[in-house]
Amino acid sequence: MDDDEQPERDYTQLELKPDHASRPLWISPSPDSYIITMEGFSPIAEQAQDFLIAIAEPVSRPAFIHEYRLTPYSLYAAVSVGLNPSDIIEVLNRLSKSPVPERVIDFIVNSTRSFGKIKLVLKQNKYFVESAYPDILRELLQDDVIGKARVRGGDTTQGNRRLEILGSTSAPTRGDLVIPGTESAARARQQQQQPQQQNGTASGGAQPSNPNSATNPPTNAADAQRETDADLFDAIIGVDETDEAGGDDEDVVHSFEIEEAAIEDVKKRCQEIQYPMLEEYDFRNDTLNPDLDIDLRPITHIRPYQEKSLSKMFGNGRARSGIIVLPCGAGKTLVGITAACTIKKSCLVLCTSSVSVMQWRQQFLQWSNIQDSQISVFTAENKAKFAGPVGIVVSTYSMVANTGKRSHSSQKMMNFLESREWGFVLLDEVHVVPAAMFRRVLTKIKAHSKLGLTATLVREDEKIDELNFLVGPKLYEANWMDLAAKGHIATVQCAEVWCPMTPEFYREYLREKARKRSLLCTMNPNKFQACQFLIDYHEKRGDKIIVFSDNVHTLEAYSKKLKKPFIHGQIPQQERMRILNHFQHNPIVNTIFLSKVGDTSIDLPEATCLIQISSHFGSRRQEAQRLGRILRAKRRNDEGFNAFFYSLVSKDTVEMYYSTKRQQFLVDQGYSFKVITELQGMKEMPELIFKTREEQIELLGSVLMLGDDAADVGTDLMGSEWSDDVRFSTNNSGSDSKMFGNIPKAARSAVSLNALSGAEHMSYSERNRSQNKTLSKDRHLLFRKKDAAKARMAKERG
Ligand SMILES: Nc1ncnc2c1ncn2[C@@H]1O[C@H](COP(=O)(O)OP(=O)(O)OP(=O)(O)O)[C@@H](O)[C@H]1O
Repeated sequence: MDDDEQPERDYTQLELKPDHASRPLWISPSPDSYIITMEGFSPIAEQAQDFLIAIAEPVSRPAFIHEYRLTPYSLYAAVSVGLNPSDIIEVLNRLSKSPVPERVIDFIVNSTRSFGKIKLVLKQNKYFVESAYPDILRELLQDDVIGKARVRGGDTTQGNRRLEILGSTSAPTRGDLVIPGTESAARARQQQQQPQQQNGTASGGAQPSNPNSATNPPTNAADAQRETDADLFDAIIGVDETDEAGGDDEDVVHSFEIEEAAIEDVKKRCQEIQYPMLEEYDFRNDTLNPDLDIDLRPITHIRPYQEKSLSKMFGNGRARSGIIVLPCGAGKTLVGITAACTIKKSCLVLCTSSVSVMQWRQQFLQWSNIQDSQISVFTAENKAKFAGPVGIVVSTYSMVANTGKRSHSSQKMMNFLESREWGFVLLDEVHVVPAAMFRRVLTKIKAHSKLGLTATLVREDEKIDELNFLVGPKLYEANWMDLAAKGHIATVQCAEVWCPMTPEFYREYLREKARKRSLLCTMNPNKFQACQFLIDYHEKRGDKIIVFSDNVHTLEAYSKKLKKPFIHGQIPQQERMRILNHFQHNPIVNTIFLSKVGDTSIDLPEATCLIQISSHFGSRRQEAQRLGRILRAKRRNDEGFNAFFYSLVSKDTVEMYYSTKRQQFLVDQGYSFKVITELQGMKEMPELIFKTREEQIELLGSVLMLGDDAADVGTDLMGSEWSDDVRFSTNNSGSDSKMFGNIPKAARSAVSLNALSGAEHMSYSERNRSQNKTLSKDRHLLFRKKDAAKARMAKERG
């Protein structure tokens, strides 16, 4: 939710339609806001949500009230997936409780006026800007950036070719496109077998299957009502599509060629002057690039949301470039593989690490009938080409984007990648790749279509917009809560456990600099104890637990003290596999400690509980990716099953600020973080570690003796050598209260551990800050001596 918009929201003056109660949308009346609020409890919420996802950016989607925002980008994406402005306005009006304000209509019309009119097309290794509107091409050529990029003599005009304007049903073969692995594919097979019995779906095989369609007869009045609503909704878009198909008479397309090196500048410029270019690939009519014999295995069935996301990509019979956003663990890999099986041309898959490269290759072999020799990998260790004229290469962004000197074999492989046209480029974890690296990749590789996959389209450096012209618009974004409710991902209970600092640790915390401060927070004896208690509690419940720590020193200290295995960047691959194997199959190994090497690319469906003891500043993406490790829990469909995600936070420290910031993305997806202020029974736990003051002081001594580099968190990346998230200043000259002033509001409620599983409720009280300050006065003798020694040394150094 946007704080800036809050005060202006006065809906009392809205002129409501007589039947407003049955309509789910509120359109903000404030003059410069394009916020739409949806009642998640409406009987037609599902359809309304599908529509809103197509036209607007989701801002926040908790259980009952969802918030979306119309932006030029979201409208660009809407136009790209085939909606036209009048459809958008009409459906919006139909779903809204009050008439759509004129300013919103103007915004939609103005933002989309020039959308969908020009395309970037790759033909025989040359790039063309194509349009059915010669005036627009003339206008573009008058632009400095675009005009300069034109290749003289490359202009063409093609007659008798029907240009598929967005929203039209003019693609002659549209109805033929069937995405493999879908219900539609099965239906198409059935229709072939019984042509006279079936009518088929109105909008072709690539359209999402409607759960309320005629194939599922309604069982009661509520279902019948829902079906009527759904039909009504479908009818609006359907009618308009037919209308437009009749009126679409653009038969001639004109184009001019542009230099390959200037593509990005041209795309960016077109975006700036409100003519965003569509990138579509008419792969079935591409006779120049050979077909790849690839299909999904007959046992592979893609899930409804996977089908829906793909229908946005292939909705008009061509492959549109863009981004699909699905929650962690929801099966993005299979979406990518299905897209490759639909396009059936040479395919390049780019991932963030060599571990992911091997996983992608293995998944291709598992889900599709691709031959082993047709899929090769390009990593530091392997540089093989596929056999034959067409195939798949899986590599990393850094291998392809590398600008340094290459080995002979690597250069040979690069020449191979650069010399050919790729039908399809799959971009995994698309949000983490720095724009500069993307640029290098996309200028080297000539691709007809691109699909970016991600779970978290957020970056702390706000560079997400660049993906719009580098890859394409967001085509689909799934709702995490919906997928959890349907059992595709696990339901998770999230909690923040507040661990008070011991007085000695807090005193040092107040005196030390930022780096040491973070170590004091993570090594806080009360956090150690909370971690021990939670591991014990969950192991007894039969859970498998992953403890995450970004800080490697902390990771080792905890795991050694608690006698559990650990994995970080320095642990050899073989040892890692051995530990992961034990975790999966050995009933004695129920807890492992993982550094950030486990944030992504580790598929452990056995894990049901996560405990986070230290994290990388305020990264919302990392928090979501970590949660993703348990969303794929095998046991997610067991009755009443919950996975657990705990963040251990040292109370009254900077960790609380970062924790709130990290949670924001998940809160916007509808997760609520409960606050546990006391773990009942912890202090009475037998063999509780760091129980005595002496033990705690000894621990403190060892932390203070550590060098500042022990506090580093950024050096443990394996394979992915960048970190996109901005580090928020931890400068300790600013007080914590200054930082707390900026905390985004997250949904928090206080509970005990039992209450988290629905048992009871507990309130909490916060210790006030002035009380904390008094603690700093009375320092332990040991540290007074250490301070005196430090001061002496500083004086000597002058
Ligand atoms: N249609 C399907 N049928 C059966 N299993 C599926 C299907 N889709 C996905 N899965 C399984 O779900 C799990 C998660 O899939 P995958 O690893 O592709 O998720 P992801 O979205 O890439 O996650 P992350 O973002 O965390 O990397 C895998 O074990 C995969 O085999």
